[in-house]
Amino acid sequence: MKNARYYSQFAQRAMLYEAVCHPKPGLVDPVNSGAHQDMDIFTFIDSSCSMQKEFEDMYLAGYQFEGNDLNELFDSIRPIGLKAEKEMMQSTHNVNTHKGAIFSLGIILAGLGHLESQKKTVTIDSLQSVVKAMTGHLLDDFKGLELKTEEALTNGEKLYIDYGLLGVRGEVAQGFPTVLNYGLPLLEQYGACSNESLLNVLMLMLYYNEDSNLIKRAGDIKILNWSKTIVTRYFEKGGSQTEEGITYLNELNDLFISENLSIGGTADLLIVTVFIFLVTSNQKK
Ligand SMILES: CC(C)(COP(=O)(O)OP(=O)(O)OC[C@H]1O[C@@H](n2cnc3c(N)ncnc32)[C@H](O[C@H]2O[C@H](COP(=O)(O)OP(=O)(O)OP(=O)(O)O)[C@@H](O)[C@H]2O)[C@@H]1O)[C@@H](O)C(=O)NCCC(=O)NCCS
Ligand SMILES: Nc1ncnc2[nH]cnc12
Repeated sequence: MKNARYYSQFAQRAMLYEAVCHPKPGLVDPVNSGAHQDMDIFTFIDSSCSMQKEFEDMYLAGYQFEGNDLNELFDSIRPIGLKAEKEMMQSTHNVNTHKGAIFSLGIILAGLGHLESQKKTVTIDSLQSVVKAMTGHLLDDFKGLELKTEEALTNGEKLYIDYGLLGVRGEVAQGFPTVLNYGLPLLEQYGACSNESLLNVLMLMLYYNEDSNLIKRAGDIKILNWSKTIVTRYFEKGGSQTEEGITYLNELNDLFISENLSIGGTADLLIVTVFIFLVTSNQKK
């Protein structure tokens, strides 16, 4: 049997792999902080190392779950997720580095624990099924938002009210379509995590993702059309395998900094992609 530590260290590695990847438009990397003046690479190292205990607890919650309705498993891990968010915020002096990543990784870890306890093989399909079964009522989060004050609403909730966007909850409740249909197949083609492969996976997912961080920073949902055009141009230039592609990423980083734009939600999806890749590619070992 694989154990909680075995899986949680993949989660930590996935967060660190994403953080060190360079150059990323608007995001923190080891060379600069992108459009995030309040964080740097050390903030990301601290954050990535702050929530190991909660990740293990989420896996164990899944492993020990004995009910039939997996929505109850999800409900049982929400307090652990909140504790992980608290640990993260303490480690970063109150900057949000990994909120979306904690949410997604936590749910997958609980799902992995459940699959292991049921002696089910961990595959992309079994993982997607268990995540969907756990999060069947996740979108109920959006019910009753009108009762919240403006200040109490999260950015994701505001975007749901204004545009019907589902944000990170939609990605999870639909079983990670952006990750499993686009990010992971591309990473599997490369067969390994490298700076080159991860940059291309990030940019490909940017094309498909409705990144609530990007929309908030731009203050305009039309930014999603623009993000598609920059991804297309990036791959036309040959992506991370060409000097032209890398030069373009550096130019985009400058532009994102000057316009205060970021793709934090897509960075979180890169973390999820790397995590699932590490889990599934190490299954047979
Ligand atoms: C469900 C929750 C995660 C809350 O979600 P909600 O959407 O309501 O709240 P947000 O505060 O908007 O956070 C969502 C985070 O998810 C990331 N994200 C955004 N879009 C997507 C997407 N399409 N797919 C996947 N992930 C996405 C995003 O994270 C990145 O953005 C960070 C910075 O964002 P922000 O704090 O807004 O800050 P800045 O613009 O940089 O700052 P300012 O300039 O404004 O100061 C970045 O670092 C990335 O991490 C969003 O942040 C949830 O909180 C919840 O329910 N939690 C309870 C715990 C729980 O239930 N857990 C379940 C078990 S683990
Ligand atoms: N490298 C990064 N920079 C900014 N926000 C992020 N969220 C996740 N990874 C990030």
